[in-house]
Amino acid sequence: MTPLIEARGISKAYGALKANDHVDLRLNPGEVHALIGENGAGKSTLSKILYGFVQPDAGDILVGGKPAVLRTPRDARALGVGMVFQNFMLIPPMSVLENIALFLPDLPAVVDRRAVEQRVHDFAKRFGLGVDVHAPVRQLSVGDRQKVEILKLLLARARVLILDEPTKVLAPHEVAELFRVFESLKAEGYAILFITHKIREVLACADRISVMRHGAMAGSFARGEADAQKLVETMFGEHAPMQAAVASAAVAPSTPASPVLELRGASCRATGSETALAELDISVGAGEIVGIAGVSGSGQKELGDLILGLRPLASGSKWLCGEDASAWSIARMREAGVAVIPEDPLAMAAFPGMSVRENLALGTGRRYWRGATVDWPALEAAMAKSFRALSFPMPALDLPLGALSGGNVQRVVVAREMAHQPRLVLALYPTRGLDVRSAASLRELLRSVRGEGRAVLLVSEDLDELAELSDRLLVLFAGAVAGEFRRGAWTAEEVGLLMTGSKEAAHA
Ligand SMILES: Nc1ncnc2c1ncn2[C@@H]1O[C@H](COP(=O)(O)OP(=O)(O)OP(=O)(O)O)[C@@H](O)[C@H]1O
Repeated sequence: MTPLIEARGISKAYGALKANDHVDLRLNPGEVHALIGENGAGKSTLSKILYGFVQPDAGDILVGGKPAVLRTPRDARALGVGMVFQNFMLIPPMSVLENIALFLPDLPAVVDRRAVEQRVHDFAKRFGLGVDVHAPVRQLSVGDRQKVEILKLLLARARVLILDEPTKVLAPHEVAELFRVFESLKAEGYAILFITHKIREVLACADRISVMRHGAMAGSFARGEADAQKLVETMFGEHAPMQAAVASAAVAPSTPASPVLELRGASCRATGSETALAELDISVGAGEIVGIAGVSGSGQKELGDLILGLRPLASGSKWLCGEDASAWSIARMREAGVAVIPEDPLAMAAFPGMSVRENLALGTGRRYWRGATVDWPALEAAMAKSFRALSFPMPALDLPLGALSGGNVQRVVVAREMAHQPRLVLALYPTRGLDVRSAASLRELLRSVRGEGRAVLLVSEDLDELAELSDRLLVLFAGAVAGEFRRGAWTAEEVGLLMTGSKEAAHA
């Protein structure tokens, strides 16, 4: 079978670092091809090369069996290759239809809206990608935005769809929906390159699985030849400790002591597309992990902002270790020992243009200031210790943070935030973008934070992660607590219904 697209001997170096090292990859029609590998293995680099976004130093790309020169994404699109990036490329105030129309390769001077709309409807129906085409994109859920991105590519006549960690931001039911879209695309001969860190997803939907390691292709397997153990070993090496990638047994917590964080009837108003928070009563005790489940946009970000002091309370109060912290600024909250792993580190807690070292210093307050200068050796020593505790490799400190892979940026923020024995860890989707081993180390660390009598508020859409870690689970829906459960007293189905507002509030 002639592959729709093929990479032969692709190499790309950044200085001494070989991001891609003689990589081969074939994407056949009617195939979901998963691309996996640890953080920084070179997956995004390869996919950007296939999309003409990054130029390789050596190697060939063949499209439909013919050598192709992809100098820009426009060249790739003209040959039927499309890509959905981790950060969607949509224009929020414009409607779905306008976003799609703007991307059409043969965009005429005057767009026949009716004809475009008809085509969008046809594609949406064929592939299960229904969205309200007249809604402004900013009003859409993350899952619907992703559908728009896929529709854009299909209408632009892409036959190869590259999706860089598309499930990272999706709730479980949206992941299932995306896999159904994959099925219908496959049936019509499209090829999908699916980048992910979740082995379970790979085993659920891929026909072929290629594994990258240190920039090279470490193995490629048909689905029937692969299992979780084999994939993890190929990703991390023969002697990868499997238990690191697999949930370790949950430790029953001792009875939580005094509350570290308390929200009492906390409400806050919303503007624009934000979610208002309604009368939240949430407490997180010392030695306790409280999980917050919810589909994105249910108020998680607003809750994080409220706790951090980035958003004022409209009514109710907020307490930290028994002190009324309702009016505290973020600086004061952090000084008091609140660490945060934010939802979107690059937007909220890190600067891509600054070096890794400077980013590590951010948010550490005046801890490392000695007079008018920063004590860099002390800072570096503390951070190196934190990286070690997490078993994360320490990145080159002089690199601009923006040159790191997505997962490595997440590792930097996590290591920085965990470096100073926080009293409360506010962890918003903390393992998003982390490879299985890094995610397991982080979960282990959160458990040890609990074991040391500190507190964790864990916001996640990953029900397995929540089940593994949470001593209590709260479900957030439309800015209110829709249900509260003790460890082990909930099922995924029950929580799923509450998350989507399909069931009335429950308390166990
Ligand atoms: N523009 C750049 N400048 C310098 N180094 C870069 C650049 N782009 C990528 N790299 C490096 O290349 C390596 C591979 O990065 P890449 O983003 O391809 O990894 P990845 O497998 O997608 O990782 P992740 O799972 O963390 O997203 C990383 O070490 C990264 O720091």
